[in-house]
Amino acid sequence: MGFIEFNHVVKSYSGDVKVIDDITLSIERGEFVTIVGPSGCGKTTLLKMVNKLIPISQGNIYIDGKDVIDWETISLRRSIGYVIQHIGLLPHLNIEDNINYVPSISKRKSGIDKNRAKELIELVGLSDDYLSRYPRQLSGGQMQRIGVARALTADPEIILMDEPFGAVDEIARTQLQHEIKEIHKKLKKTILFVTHDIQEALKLGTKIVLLKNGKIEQIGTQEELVFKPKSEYVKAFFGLKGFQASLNENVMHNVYNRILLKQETLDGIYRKLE
Ligand SMILES: Nc1ncnc2c1ncn2[C@@H]1O[C@H](COP(=O)(O)OP(=O)(O)OP(=O)(O)O)[C@@H](O)[C@H]1O
Repeated sequence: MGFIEFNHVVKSYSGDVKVIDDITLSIERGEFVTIVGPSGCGKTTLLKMVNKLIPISQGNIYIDGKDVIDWETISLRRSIGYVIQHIGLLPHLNIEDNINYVPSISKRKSGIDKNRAKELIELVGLSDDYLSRYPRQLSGGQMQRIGVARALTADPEIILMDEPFGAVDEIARTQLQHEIKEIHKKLKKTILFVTHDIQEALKLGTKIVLLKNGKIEQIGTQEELVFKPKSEYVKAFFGLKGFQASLNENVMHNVYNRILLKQETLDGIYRKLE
């Protein structure tokens, strides 16, 4: 059994419509799983069932062998980091207190390591001068960094991220992607990361899950999804962007770097790969 295991998971909000339709998925400890797919395919729903923000209609999700149903909700949420697009820092608390907020409400105030916030803020690429600032004094990208730091405070094994970099500009987004990749390498957390950005999904995921209408259309590595698409849908979904992301990541040999990417070329490449 994987560290996080989805077993025939179904979610219906109302009536017979299955927003998540029989998903079975096994995630190993330390994997960085990106969940990608068109708007409304069920990405957020899938993620929120892991920390019980949304109840499961049928099936089970196991974390470390234990059904989430059997986890006490609050302790489950405290043991899973959660980062969303607008992270909602508390405006009246400075950054240090925002980072320490969860341990402080867990009545472990005395147990808060003074150096922890400093360590975390540096880990997310900011200097400790920011600890005494207030949220209004930070840019969008900096706030998202604090969101990541806050999610790491309690040293959770799992981090759920829902479009965490969706609202920041392109440059900050690229930097944040780099930071999170480094953090994953260093801390070896298990990360589930929802995005609708194809390049982000391919760049970050050690495993990528493509969802379509609540079902897994294909799951695999960057190379598998881009170069061995299982359906026309997968091909069309990743398309040129998929190739570009792969080239940027130097997954392919240099020869591909010399290919001028046009749709005709892409079709030719698929034919050669078949
Ligand atoms: N609370 C709810 N009640 C009823 N339907 C809902 C609810 N939340 C989501 N849905 C529906 O479930 C489907 C999946 O939504 P979800 O937010 O999981 O998709 P998503 O892939 O994350 O979309 P996006 O990329 O647009 O954020 C959508 O059709 C949505 O309208």
